[in-house]
Amino acid sequence: MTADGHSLQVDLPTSADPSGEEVSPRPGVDTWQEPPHVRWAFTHLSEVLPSARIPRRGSRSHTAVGQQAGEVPAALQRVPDLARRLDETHTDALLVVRGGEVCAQWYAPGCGPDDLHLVMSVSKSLCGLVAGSLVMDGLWRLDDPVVSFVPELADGAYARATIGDLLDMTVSVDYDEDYLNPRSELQRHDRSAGWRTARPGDPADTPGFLRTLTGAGPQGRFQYCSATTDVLAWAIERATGARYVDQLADRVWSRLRPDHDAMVTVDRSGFAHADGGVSCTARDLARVGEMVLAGGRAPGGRVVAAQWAESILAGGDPRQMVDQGWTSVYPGGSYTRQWWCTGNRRGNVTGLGIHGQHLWLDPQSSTVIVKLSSWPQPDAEQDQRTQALLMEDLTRALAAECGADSP
Ligand SMILES: NCCCCCC(=O)NCCCCCC(=O)O
Repeated sequence: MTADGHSLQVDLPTSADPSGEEVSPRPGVDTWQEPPHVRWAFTHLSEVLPSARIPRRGSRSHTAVGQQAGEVPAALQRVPDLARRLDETHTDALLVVRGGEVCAQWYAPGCGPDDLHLVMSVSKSLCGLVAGSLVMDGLWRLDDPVVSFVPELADGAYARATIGDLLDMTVSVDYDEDYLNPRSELQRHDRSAGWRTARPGDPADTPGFLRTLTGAGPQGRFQYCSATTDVLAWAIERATGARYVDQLADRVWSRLRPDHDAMVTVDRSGFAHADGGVSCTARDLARVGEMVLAGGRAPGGRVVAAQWAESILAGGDPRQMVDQGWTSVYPGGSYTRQWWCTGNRRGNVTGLGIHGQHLWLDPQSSTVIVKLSSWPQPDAEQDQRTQALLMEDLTRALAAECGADSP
């Protein structure tokens, strides 16, 4: 425990730890996603996995830093029991931005405003924005067949899918998104992407893995499938003739005028882990949300068309959401363009990642809330519910404070 009562999940000692206490080993490729390494690994991922830089280029915006680590910001004091709830949900960073200003921020001991943090599947929402940028520039259309860009996929699950299907995850794939089962396709995918040690018979890289996937049933229903985002990134490379990481830098990241470069993990062939591998600071992630709330405009130029940003905020078709965990938390919820829509009365929309990552938008009060966390488990339903309640309480408290508290 630290002096202010926050438990540090991991504190990596050096091998020459003078205390003589048991030395916690540095996480390796097969342990970094597990306790007690989660917090350290999520804030140092480029020291564990091969990674590429997503350069910010151009001039940066400067972020004023007002909050001390561990202090509950004044603007959030009406949220019941906030300090305990931040600790309970393994929060590493909490940041609130409204009108271009940081109105509250909180960091766990050992984490700070300049630290990159893994955002897991919030990376997918970034990929969706790159795809939207290609639509804006006339490089593809939503009804274009995926195989017109990636003919290697003509015999598998994506044979009949369109770019729009990828964006809304309405492709049926034999793919078990089970984060903890070594026999799941998700873990085989991760091994091909270099997130775990490869086993005999595993494909050598992500494109090799994507080529093995077969279809599982009727199309047109939502199926959350991380592979589908990597297919989208592969198609982006083919449509532009450039690496996904460079497209992400040029079309999205650099236009946000972020304070820092971001990073993304890459496989043996250099293919970026578009579905979950991006790390960035909380403040820079909030700029993504600000851009969507601003109708696709960013300080360094337009990222997506206004209509694209409106579609994200409007949400997808809730009728496509069959038997999904998301709708047990948000009954009217949906998914579109690689973003989650709560369907709640405030119209909250979010990028979401396992282990507690949120890029939460409140259109009514033009507020962005970023919460970066290191839950020990990837996606326990109780953790999802606890965190969802916290995000809604934060939103209400902030909205009340700025007079935008319509229900
Ligand atoms: N390939 C490794 C990275 C996988 C990242 C997966 C992730 O962050 N998934 C988010 C799942 C959200 C599920 C929401 C729900 O159904 O309630």
